[in-house]
Amino acid sequence: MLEISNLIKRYGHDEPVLKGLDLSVEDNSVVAIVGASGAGKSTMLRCINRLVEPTSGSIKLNGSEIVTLRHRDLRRARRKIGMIFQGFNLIDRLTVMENVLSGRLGYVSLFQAITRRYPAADIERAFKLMERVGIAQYANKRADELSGGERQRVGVVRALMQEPEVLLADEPTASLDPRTSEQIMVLLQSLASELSLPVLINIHNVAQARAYTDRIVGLRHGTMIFDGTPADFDKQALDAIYGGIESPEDETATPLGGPESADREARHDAS
Ligand SMILES: Nc1ncnc2c1ncn2[C@@H]1O[C@H](COP(=O)(O)OP(=O)(O)OP(=O)(O)O)[C@@H](O)[C@H]1O
Repeated sequence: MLEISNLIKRYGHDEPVLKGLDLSVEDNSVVAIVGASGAGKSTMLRCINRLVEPTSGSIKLNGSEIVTLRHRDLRRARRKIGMIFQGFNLIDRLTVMENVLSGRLGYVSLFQAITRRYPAADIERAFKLMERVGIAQYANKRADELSGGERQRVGVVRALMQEPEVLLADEPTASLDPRTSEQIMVLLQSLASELSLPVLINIHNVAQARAYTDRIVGLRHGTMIFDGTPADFDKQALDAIYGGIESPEDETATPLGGPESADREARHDAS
């Protein structure tokens, strides 16, 4: 379980960009974080893995405080936090397997990492996970030979190799076509329940947030102004979050309450 309490982040002497956020996410739960550009979504996610230093507040992962950790303890905590990126963040010239195994870097010695002598158990786990997400056949291909959707699956498996206790995804579908995006969202949803993980997804595409997550959190100017189920996420919530700003809902042309048939189809095809 992830528990964020009174999280404040101020860059320099500017106004805080996170103004006292409180958010608890249970294992198995997939939460979409939505909000206009600049609302603080990425900052929030980056505070959780301490890529950004919180100004104050508490972030607990399964009861352990993250905000006060330093040095070795911070490195240990970070390996429990899997991160999935919009641009995949793969090393192109390495194979899929090598990219996947880099998820173990927090666990193996420097010597093992440099000489790529990963334990047999890691390689076995890598194959199992690659099979699970449908990329095992690409294990020896260079990462840059894969399509966007396949690359994002590599990113997902790399994160899972960390044996994470939480998954954070920062716009994981923004570089993908709509169909592939749906498949990645379905995958994240399935993995949350299979592995009993809390999953937080920053996402601009409101229709996908509504279709593929259990809960939507809406930020506006660093304050949480909506926290509810997709069914509760109505036009009023949308207007409050994007108020006057053109919302990504318009891009999808999906009526509120309506993406279920596409959802069913994608679930059927993607898992
Ligand atoms: N390193 C930084 N230094 C100073 N200000 C920053 C820094 N990173 C982000 N900000 C500011 O913090 C605010 C929130 O940014 P953040 O990237 O968290 O928003 P976001 O909701 O993720 O936006 P987007 O959807 O465009 O990615 C913005 O006003 C941004 O300019």
